[in-house]
Amino acid sequence: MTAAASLADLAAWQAAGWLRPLDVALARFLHDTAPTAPPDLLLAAALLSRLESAGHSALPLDDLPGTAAELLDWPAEALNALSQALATRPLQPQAWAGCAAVEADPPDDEGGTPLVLANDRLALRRHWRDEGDIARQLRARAAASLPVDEAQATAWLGRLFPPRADGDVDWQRRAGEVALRGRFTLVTGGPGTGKTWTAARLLVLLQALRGRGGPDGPPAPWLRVGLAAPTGKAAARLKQSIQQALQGLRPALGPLAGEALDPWADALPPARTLHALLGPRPGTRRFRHDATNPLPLDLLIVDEASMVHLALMARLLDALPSTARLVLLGDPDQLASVEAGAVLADLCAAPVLVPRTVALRESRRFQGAIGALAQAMHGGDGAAALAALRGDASGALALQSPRDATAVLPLAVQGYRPMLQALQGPGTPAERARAALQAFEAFRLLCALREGPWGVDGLNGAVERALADAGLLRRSGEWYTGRPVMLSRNQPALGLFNGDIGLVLPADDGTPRAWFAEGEALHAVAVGRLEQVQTAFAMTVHKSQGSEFGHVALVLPPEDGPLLTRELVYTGLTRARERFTLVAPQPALLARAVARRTRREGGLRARLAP
Ligand SMILES: Nc1ncnc2c1ncn2[C@@H]1O[C@H](COP(=O)(O)OP(=O)(O)OP(=O)(O)O)[C@@H](O)[C@H]1O
Repeated sequence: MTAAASLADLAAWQAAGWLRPLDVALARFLHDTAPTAPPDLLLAAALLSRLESAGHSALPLDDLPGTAAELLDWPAEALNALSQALATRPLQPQAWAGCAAVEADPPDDEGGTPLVLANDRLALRRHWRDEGDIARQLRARAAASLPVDEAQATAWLGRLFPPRADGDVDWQRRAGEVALRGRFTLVTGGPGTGKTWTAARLLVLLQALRGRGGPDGPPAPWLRVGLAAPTGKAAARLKQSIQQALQGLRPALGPLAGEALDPWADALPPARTLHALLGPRPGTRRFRHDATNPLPLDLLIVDEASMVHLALMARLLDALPSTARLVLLGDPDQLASVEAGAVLADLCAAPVLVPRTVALRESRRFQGAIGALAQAMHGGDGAAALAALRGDASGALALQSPRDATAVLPLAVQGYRPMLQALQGPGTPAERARAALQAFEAFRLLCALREGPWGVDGLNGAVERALADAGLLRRSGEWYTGRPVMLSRNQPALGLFNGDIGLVLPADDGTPRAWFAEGEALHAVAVGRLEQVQTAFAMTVHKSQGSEFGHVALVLPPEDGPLLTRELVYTGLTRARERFTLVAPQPALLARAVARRTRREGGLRARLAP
């Protein structure tokens, strides 16, 4: 079999829609630049590229096409074609040595081949490098053991984390102890388990124990603190929760602090997206802050760490001074990042980070029906999840099993009515936009899929029509009043990032603007300046990460598929504060989804192994 035959197969698979043009282009590029690249390697490279688009950072070589069946949403026909191709061209990685396209077990992260072969996996060099960087940085941080004034530490820990009435281990206090003694702390837990409550106390603790400018000198300057999250929404929520927690602490701190912490708490910086923090350089993958221009920080708290992908984590660790403390907060049971990597889940599985990890398990927000459903999903118990949905008497949970996706439209009309009415209400455009943005948080339609009548694309169109039919909006062109728009790329010059959501409403002069909330602040952006947006009446569960809504309606498709996972339904459910409606034409699919764990292939776990 020849390289030409492999390329012909790949071209046919692209034509069938099983591969993207980019996947085939990688194989062609390898063939052009390394003509000795064997045919089976070309095949593997195209598959690796395809897997990369689904979030994996490596292709396991030992069980193809079994892996493809599990990891790719491929029809049986595609899997058959792959089996046949592999029958004539079995993967023989041992024969790839010497080919200029791939390097096996590179001694370090240098080297120029586009592909790397290690631990029976094929990876893109850049992912391999990022994984190596992350592992190296975290090992160094985890090994650091910082001196602590024990008497002061005990006093402050006691103040910030009073003993529990039930005498159980206080894991939140434990997080304080870990953060004090080292440069890396990972606090994990589901929604409402008190991660940000804990983070606020870590802030105070570290400020209070920041030391002195000499043995008898004055207190050292306040720590330079950074607060960040992967999305603007999550960053705004982090700042708000930290401020709330600090407010709650003030009465206890005032008389005890010796020196006032209040001015420092008042001067906390705004929470930023990780991109904004690092300072993007347009047109490159690089950032203004890196190892040569580190972030001017002593302490960085990053929330929603499950959404941080490999490359971003690598750049973040690179840009953080080695002397700074890093605190990551996140829920490893939520969906992994859209881009390649499952960094948080990998960190949670790394023995070397166990001493630096604290898992919070007690949900303080979800105690009712939503909490019970979350618990059933988390435990993988599909029958209990369905029973919780069907048997709920509190009104917090509902199950709809319609045959037709249009059955969700009445729910959407009801859910979005207050937002659209707020836009048409009295007041200045800014006042109306503010009220509407707030009302928009009360309900959201979340989908498992992007395409089709049960997906975001189909439902956005259908909801628009239903709202127009109900007299709630007039679809006059692209930028009609009331259109919710979500950015699908970063626009740092506007202070807006991928995933940010705004509402369209004309300004005083009648020109349409998209209004975005950033904490208390409101931005009105001329719609012509928005580069890539999509309507957001319905959004994918992936895009909803880091947000919360009063009532969530989660729409599952009628057919099963590898995308329907426990992480997906759990993430969708836990976006709901008060009510959750599952719209599932086949309710049994919920049980299937709950039983299916997301599998992300990558090399970070191996790089973090002892
Ligand atoms: N030890 C505690 N004592 C009293 N209240 C607490 C404690 N820990 C957390 N809380 C309260 O529980 C609620 C949830 O806490 P928090 O917002 O910190 O959770 P979270 O894990 O950050 O949630 P999410 O991931 O959804 O942001 C808050 O109202 C917080 O004030």
